[in-house]
Parts: sequence; C-alpha cells; structure tokens
Amino acid sequence: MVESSTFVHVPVLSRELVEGLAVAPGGHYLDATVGGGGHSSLILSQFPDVRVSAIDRDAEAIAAAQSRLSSFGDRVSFWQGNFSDYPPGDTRFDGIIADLGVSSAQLDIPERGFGFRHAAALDMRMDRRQSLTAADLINESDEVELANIFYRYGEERLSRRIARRVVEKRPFETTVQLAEAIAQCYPPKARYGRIHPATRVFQALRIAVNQELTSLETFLTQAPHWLKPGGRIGIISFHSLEDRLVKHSFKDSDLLKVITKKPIIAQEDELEQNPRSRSAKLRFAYLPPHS
Ligand SMILES: C[S@@+](CC[C@H](N)C(=O)[O-])C[C@H]1O[C@@H](n2cnc3c(N)ncnc32)[C@H](O)[C@@H]1O
Repeated sequence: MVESSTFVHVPVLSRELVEGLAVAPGGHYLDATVGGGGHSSLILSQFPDVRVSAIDRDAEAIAAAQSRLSSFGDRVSFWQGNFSDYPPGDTRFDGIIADLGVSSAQLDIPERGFGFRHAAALDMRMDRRQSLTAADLINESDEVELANIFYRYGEERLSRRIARRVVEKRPFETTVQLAEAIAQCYPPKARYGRIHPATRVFQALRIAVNQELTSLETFLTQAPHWLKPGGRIGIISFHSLEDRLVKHSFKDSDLLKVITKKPIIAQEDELEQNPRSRSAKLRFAYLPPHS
C-alpha cells in the first residue's frame, strides 16, 4: 500500500473545472477519476455544504484520496472500479467531472510499470484485479496488432519498425528492456531529444492495457443519464482521440447541450508551472432543466 504522501498529483485546469461546474449549494457531485483527490478537495473545501461521490479504478489512488479527503467525513464516499461500470442506482448528480488518463503518482511509482526510468515489471494496469498486463500484450500480440496499437494510440511514426523489433527481441520482462529496444529503432541523434523515443509506445500500451477509449465511450453514453436536470458534465482529456470522443458525444447527444464550443486550455501561468497541462483540454455540457 502506498502512503498518500508518496501519491502526489498536481491537478490541471482546477480553477476552470470548478468554475465551469457552477457548483450548486447543497449539491451532490460525481468525481469519476478522483486520483490523488485534488479536484474533489477543491470542491469540498470551497463549497462547505456539497457532497462528492468519488470513483477510481486504482486501489492506491482510492487509498490516497481517502486519506487526503478524510477531514470531509461523510460528505465524501468512494467506489473502486471503472467509471464505465459505475452503478449510480437512483442517485442523480448536480455535476460530473472526469480528468482522464494516468496520474503523475502512477507514473512516478516504478513498480506500477507505467514509466521507463527505473526497471520494473511491464505491468501498467490501473486496476490490479485485471489480469491482462503490458507484458502480456507485448509478449503475446502479433506484429500487426502491436504496430496498430503503437500507431493508433501513440501516433508513433515508426510503429511497424518498432513492432518488428519487439517481436524479434521478445520476451521482455522489464520497462527498461523494452524502452531500450524501442530507442534502438531510432537514429542515435533522436535518442537524446526532449522526448524519449519510448514515450509514445508506452502511452499507447497503457491505453491498450486499460482499454481506456472503450471505457470512455461507455461512460460518455451513460453519464448524461446520471445528471439532474440543469446538471453539468466537465471532462479533461490529454489525448486527441479522447478529446474527439468527448467533443462528438456532447455534440451528438440527444440529452446534452454543449457549453464549450472550443475546449478550455491551460493559461500561461499554469503552463509554466505544470508541463502536464500542455495537452489538457476541458469540455463542458449540461442537461437542460426541462429535458
Ligand atoms: C489524471 S488522474 C486524476 C487526478 C485527479 N483529478 C486529482 O485531482 O488528483 C486520472 C485518474 O483516473 C483514473 N482512471 C483512469 N481511467 C479510469 C476509468 N476508466 N475508471 C475509473 N478511474 C479511471 C486513474 O486511475 C487515475 O487515478
């Protein structure tokens, strides 16, 4: 179990997310990706009479958020699982937020296998009750399948070359072994650029292992039904495929009306302080009061 002090995540677009949610006095909010509890903590502390139901599929994130939000007592409750499987029962929310992808805390804990700075087993499962790991995908998928994953989810130009090398060199056990094999597919100069050549493939593998896009698609079809009339939904995405799904599901929804025609992005001050905010896009929609 990870101590909450080691599970640190600086939330992005916090001000914009909380403002855009237009929090109602006494309201009940769903944080579908509580992570380290940053966004929920802001909502609970700024609005003393609201409640938050918090979801995360990662047990360590839930433990960290429970500890961070303990001072709010029974104003906050937790559910561990995929937001696409959430059972809201008869509860309807005044607002729903999701801040997609991986947290810096998950990336920074070597044993989780999301990063490649330290040697660790190729895991990458957000929910460790799931059996499929990154090692399974890397060591068992065929070459075409791997190339497709690297290209589609990582926009990796050398997807085929990397897939061929992976198949030649496998089995891989550790993150570092895989990162080195990927780097060797690049000319030496490119290996020392600002972004490590394995970054895109690692992102792609993570998205595939956790089936992030299918989970998001299911969530986007269900979440509008969990809102009270007038309730808002705000989603932060970090990947162009995710943002496209969010944009189209809001625009094409029979239930929702779009609030943000263009996505909200981070301001200069946040971009300087938190490089992760560079790719963040926030979109809002609402359920009209008389729907
Ligand atoms: C960017 S972090 C959220 C950080 C959080 N907003 C904060 O302020 O600390 C994303 C979190 O979403 C979780 N997550 C990603 N996909 C999920 C899904 N389909 N269902 C539930 N949780 C998910 C991850 O485990 C991770 O903890």
